[in-house]
Amino acid sequence: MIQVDELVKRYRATTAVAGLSFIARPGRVTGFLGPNGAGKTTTLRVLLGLDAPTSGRATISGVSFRSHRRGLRHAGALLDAQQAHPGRTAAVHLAALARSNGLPRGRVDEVLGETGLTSVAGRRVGAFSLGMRQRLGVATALLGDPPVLIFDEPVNGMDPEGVRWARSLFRRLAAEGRTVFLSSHLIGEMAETADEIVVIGQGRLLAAGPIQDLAGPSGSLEEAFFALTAGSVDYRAGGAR
Ligand SMILES: Nc1ncnc2c1ncn2[C@@H]1O[C@H](COP(=O)(O)OP(=O)(O)OP(=O)(O)O)[C@@H](O)[C@H]1O
Repeated sequence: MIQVDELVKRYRATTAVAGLSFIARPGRVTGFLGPNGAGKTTTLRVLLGLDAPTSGRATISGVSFRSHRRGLRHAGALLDAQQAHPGRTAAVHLAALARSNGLPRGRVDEVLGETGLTSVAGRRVGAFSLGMRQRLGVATALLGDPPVLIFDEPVNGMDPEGVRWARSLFRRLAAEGRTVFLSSHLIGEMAETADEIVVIGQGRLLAAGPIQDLAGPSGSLEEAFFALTAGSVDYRAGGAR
């Protein structure tokens, strides 16, 4: 379970997250939506202990990520597909992470197989396409077989086959009882994949609940998203507000 409670994060004059609370539950794919600058990445960074909150709490399975010793066994995340060192092969990258997290070496081959990267395991990450790097990021998140998985724009750069694969992977991970938390701008993709949606704007919660409830009678999540965020879009083309 992911729990965000009255979370505030300020960077000098900017309030990136302004008292945000929501829950993402086990067995569900929860989509995290919001316009540019809404505070999604900041929330994920605090959740993963990469930034400290100004106030409030963000916990994974009841504890802050930093205070958890089990690292990749506790939660897996794909935040930035460029994280792996370009000079390392995919297998070496994953093996190093497995070693430092006390995970069995056999997990490396398993996650390479799961993400379709077995045939390129010996290739340097620097030669990978964006879609392949995304798959490697997913492989990294899965390495510790964690109960909570967090993905930021996971299908960015993936081809249609990759998008379909990722969608079924997320659904299966949730069916196994894991908490799957997906941040993305791709509303259509969310409509296909998510059970629950959390929508934020200007660092605040705008709506949260089952996707059918949010989409309303029209069934269009996109329409619902535009209606919800109409007052909190910071960056709009053409200068109109
Ligand atoms: N390190 C930082 N220093 C100063 N301001 C920051 C920092 N990180 C984020 N911000 C600001 O906080 C606000 C929220 O940014 P954030 O990246 O969390 O939004 P987002 O919802 O992920 O946006 P996008 O959809 O464009 O990725 C923005 O106004 C951003 O400029």
